[in-house]
Amino acid sequence: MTHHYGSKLALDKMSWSAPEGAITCVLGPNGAGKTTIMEMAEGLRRPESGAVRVLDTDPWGANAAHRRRVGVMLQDGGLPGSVKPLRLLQHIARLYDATDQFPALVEELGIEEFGHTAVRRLSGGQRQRVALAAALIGRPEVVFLDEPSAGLDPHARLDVWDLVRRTRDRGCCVVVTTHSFDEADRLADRVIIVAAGSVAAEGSVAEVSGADGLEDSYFSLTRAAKKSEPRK
Ligand SMILES: Nc1ncnc2c1ncn2[C@@H]1O[C@H](COP(=O)(O)OP(=O)(O)OP(=O)(O)O)[C@@H](O)[C@H]1O
Repeated sequence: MTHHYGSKLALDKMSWSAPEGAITCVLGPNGAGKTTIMEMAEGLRRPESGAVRVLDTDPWGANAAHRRRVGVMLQDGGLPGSVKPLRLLQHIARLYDATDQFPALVEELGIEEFGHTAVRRLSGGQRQRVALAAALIGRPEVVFLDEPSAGLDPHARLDVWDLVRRTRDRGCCVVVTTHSFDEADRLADRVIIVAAGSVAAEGSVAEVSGADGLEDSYFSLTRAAKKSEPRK
């Protein structure tokens, strides 16, 4: 896909795929195009040229039947501030006809302890957990998670990783954007490094890491892309 914002080239023929039953981690510097491409895959933004397919469907204008198969956790949560987490998750579970899954998710993510506090009064990490639960209700076949463990304490991060792995193990296609090498190393089956609107590397963690490790490989790939800027 290619996409401009005004004269700014945000995506420069970016192309990648994410298989089912695997966790694909997308890494890249600020401004590399990660959010733009996620929004396109979620059906929130339409590419200027090129095509995106999720479950063989163009997400732009996709119907309710498609959307219920896809879970989304946005970076800023996208949660209503005045609602209490348990009420919100109950509401979403009813929309998906999935009230049976709701107690397990609440327990796994430790939401009960702050379940009756309005979302706007929660800490960043607590909000992340509610947003993740909301994305996973309804057992989606594909989930897009934008920095799911950002701001979480170490225990909560492990719980989130376990839950993400279990989601993969039931066959889901999981796409995670992250700035954490640790997260990518521990979670990813596949890694995609994006830089300056293009894919700089794609493959298994071992393939992308090479002999130098993921962090070094990331720095050399993203530095090379930075040198070839400015782009129009
Ligand atoms: N609505 C917009 N209007 C103008 N420029 C935009 C807009 N959204 C994104 N951009 C620009 O497009 C480029 C890609 O942005 P994008 O948000 O996709 O990057 P990102 O990889 O998600 O960054 P981050 O890691 O900071 O979340 C950046 O240069 C950004 O400034």
